[in-house]
Amino acid sequence: MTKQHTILYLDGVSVAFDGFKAISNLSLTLGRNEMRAIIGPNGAGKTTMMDIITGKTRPDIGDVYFDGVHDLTRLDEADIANLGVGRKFQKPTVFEMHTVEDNIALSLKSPRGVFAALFDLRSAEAQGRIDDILEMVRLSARRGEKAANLSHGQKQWLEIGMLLAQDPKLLLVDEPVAGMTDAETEETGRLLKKIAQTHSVIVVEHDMHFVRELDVKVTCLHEGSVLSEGSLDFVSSDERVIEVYLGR
Ligand SMILES: Nc1ncnc2c1ncn2[C@@H]1O[C@H](COP(=O)(O)OP(=O)(O)OP(=O)(O)O)[C@@H](O)[C@H]1O
Repeated sequence: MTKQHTILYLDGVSVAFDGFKAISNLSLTLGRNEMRAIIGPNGAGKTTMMDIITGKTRPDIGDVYFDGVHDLTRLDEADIANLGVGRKFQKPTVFEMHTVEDNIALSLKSPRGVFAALFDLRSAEAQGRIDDILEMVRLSARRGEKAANLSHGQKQWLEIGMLLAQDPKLLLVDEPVAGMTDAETEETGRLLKKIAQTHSVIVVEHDMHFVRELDVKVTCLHEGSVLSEGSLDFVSSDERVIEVYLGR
């Protein structure tokens, strides 16, 4: 895939911490409105890769481009977020004492800020966006409730909704189904697939049943670079992946 056609383009990226190469000559491309699952053993470099994309960690060498034109190695975290890269960490960090609806309102990409978001100075357009997002993450019925009262799975969905409210082009999602029930896991798969119809998504996940449900191209990282890439069937029958990650 040529750079112009990608939402994310990493080429020859390396970063070392105290001489230890956490990312080593990593090359990976993601198409627009593509969802990709990233798998790999502990320490493979998945988190460090996300840190590089979001500007938290600077690579020592290599190219990192967003949307074909933005050199992410020259931008800081705030610039990168503003360009449209949203990240969701594993642990949900919702505003527990605010309602579900206000959590979305507070996250809306809007120049009017927190005051307007909280004190009902919402435009019809903003309210429409909030309603759409609540519908998408299946929390319309809980909109007036404090976020603290949601189940773990619902908090994860709320946080995905808060991410959507920032209107990102690329979502980076770290282990979204850890700790979820089977039913919540299935629902999360449906939600991410819906989101991927209009956004690019990278999902880091260890749950292979969930990865199968996503039904997308898989990249297996190992020692900071790509070990194997392709369909889940292809990657999971790759001897090297079985050796270092899936086991026999
Ligand atoms: N700031 C840092 N300083 C030193 N070493 C680091 C730092 N960040 C990451 N590492 C090391 O780099 C390697 C890659 O770590 P990383 O967290 O990216 O792996 P991961 O694939 O996300 O693992 P996990 O599945 O356990 O989250 C690990 O060996 C880790 O100890």
